[in-house]
Amino acid sequence: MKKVSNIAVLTSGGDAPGMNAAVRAVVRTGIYHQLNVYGVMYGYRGMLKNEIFPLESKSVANIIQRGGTILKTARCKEFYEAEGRAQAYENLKKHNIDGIVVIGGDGSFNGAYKMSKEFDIPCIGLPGTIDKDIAGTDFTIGFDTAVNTAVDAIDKIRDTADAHDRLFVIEVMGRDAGYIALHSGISTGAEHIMTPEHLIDVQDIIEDLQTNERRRKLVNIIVVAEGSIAGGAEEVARMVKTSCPQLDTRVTILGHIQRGGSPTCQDRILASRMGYAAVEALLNGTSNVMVGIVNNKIQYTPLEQAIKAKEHLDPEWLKMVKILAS
Ligand SMILES: Nc1ncnc2c1ncn2[C@@H]1O[C@H](COP(=O)(O)OP(=O)(O)O)[C@@H](O)[C@H]1O
Ligand SMILES: O=P(O)(O)OC[C@H]1O[C@](O)(COP(=O)(O)O)[C@@H](O)[C@@H]1O
Ligand SMILES: [Mg+2]
Repeated sequence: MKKVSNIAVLTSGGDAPGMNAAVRAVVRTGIYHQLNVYGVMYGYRGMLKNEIFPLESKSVANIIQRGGTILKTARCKEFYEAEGRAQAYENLKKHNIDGIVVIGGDGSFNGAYKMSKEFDIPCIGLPGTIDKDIAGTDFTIGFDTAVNTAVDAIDKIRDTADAHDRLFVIEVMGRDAGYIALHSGISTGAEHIMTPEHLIDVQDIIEDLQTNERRRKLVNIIVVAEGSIAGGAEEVARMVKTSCPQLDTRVTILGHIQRGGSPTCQDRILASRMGYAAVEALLNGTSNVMVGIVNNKIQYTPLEQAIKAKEHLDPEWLKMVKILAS
């Protein structure tokens, strides 16, 4: 087993609240074990451009409560190509880096997996995405904060919807994943939830709205994930308006507000535990795994598996939505 001495940490892909808490945990745990810890700016783009800097304990002071990421993040086309990854590896060698912690989503893990195979450098992935669309973990860093931001916003919208007897179609984030829609929808009592995983026919919703009208349900909230099969909120609202012109319908797109803000306690703890476990894994000679939390215990999943497997929404939850909102 090769002993690691110099590790690098980076954040990649879409940012997520709690990434800073994870960076802090990696840096402080690394320093505790007498490792040199480097920060790579702007994800893989910074690796390619050699934007790699030593971090000290005080570099990560006062960040556990901050959204965004002090290391910045980016998406990097060149890293999809073997030449790009080779250039990035050359830069890592300049700093004698012998272990990497990548905080990001499935795309970032894909890049990490390829690099570790090509250059035999241990990589540990931490699931940092508001989408919660990664297998091998019950939660991802940022999901809890994002979903609570959505809940807070939808509650506010319901107040005004109630005052005017309106129907609101509210779009939440999730290009390929419906977890934010499902969790925020259930916890705000949404009448309908539309996700990328399940086809819900807008005609069925329209029928339901017409029935609701008969029994005088005056306020209706439809939560739509941006990648829902039937289309985004604008598209769904257009169809509803055409069939139900009598309903006073409005659209709200929550957008990037869901990616910012101070992480919740749950995200800070999750990120701290995962960052700590990532360094422990590198020290134990474990490589190319993702750190997950399953039943409140740290669990390591091979990166390859974490990338391939997809989390599936439980259809029972959707059935429950209908019953609880009826
Ligand atoms: N298949 C891949 N091969 C190599 N690198 C990849 C691959 N997929 C993604 N990446 C790298 O990871 C970055 C972040 O991926 P992306 O899918 O945008 O975000 P996320 O990690 O949040 O899912 C990409 O910009 C690219 O540099
Ligand atoms: O940063 P962009 O390009 O606006 O990305 C928006 C996408 O990023 C997310 O917020 C998070 O996705 P990733 O974690 O995979 O990057 C999605 O919900 C959303 O579709
Ligand atoms: Mg992704």
